[in-house]
Amino acid sequence: MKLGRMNHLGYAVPDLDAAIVHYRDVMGAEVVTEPFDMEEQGVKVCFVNTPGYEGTEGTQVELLAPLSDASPVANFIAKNPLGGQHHVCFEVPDIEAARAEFEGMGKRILGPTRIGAHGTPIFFVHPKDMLGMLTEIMETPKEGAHWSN
Ligand SMILES: CC[C@@H](C(=O)O)C(=O)SCCNC(=O)CCNC(=O)[C@H](O)C(C)(C)COP(=O)(O)OP(=O)(O)OC[C@H]1O[C@@H](n2cnc3c(N)ncnc32)[C@H](O)[C@@H]1OP(=O)(O)O
Ligand SMILES: [Co+2]
Repeated sequence: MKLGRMNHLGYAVPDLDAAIVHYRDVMGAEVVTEPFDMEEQGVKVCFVNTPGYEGTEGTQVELLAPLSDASPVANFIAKNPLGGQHHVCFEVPDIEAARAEFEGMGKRILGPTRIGAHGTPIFFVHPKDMLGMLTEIMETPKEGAHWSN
């Protein structure tokens, strides 16, 4: 498996604006996108980066709020009303090769490969097959991120 760096942590929240204020004003994060809707994924999204220090890199956090009760994060928020860690996203060099490898290991892939918020293909692996962690696999952007807003 060619599995690369962690791209982002997905953090489901009930109130996106309040979460942005928290990350910006309490955690010192940089808000790197305006909040935007990804209708086809059922979520409203905002990316924030922790700042890093003394030459270290910060970390990207994807704040996610449900757009409707049919959203894939709606049940999660119902069970975790304060919000919480929803998924982790790792990069790979070749999304189709990665998908074939996960399928070959008998891991349940959730839905089709689709274009994610960074403009590259993604798929999700079921948390019950990943030690309880919903896992997003994302092809590395070729030239930085292409935000979907
Ligand atoms: C912004 C775009 C994109 C990007 O580019 O970054 C995104 O990140 S979109 C993020 C949102 N999209 C998704 O999450 C798509 C994949 N998710 C799903 O298909 C579903 O959410 C799910 C994982 C199948 C869960 O569906 P749900 O209807 O909520 O099922 P259950 O509530 O019945 O859960 C079954 C079982 O799994 C446990 N569970 C559910 N979600 C998680 C989670 N996030 N992390 C860990 N475990 C989770 C849940 O507790 C149930 O367990 P049991 O109670 O033991 O049965
Ligand atoms: Co994500």
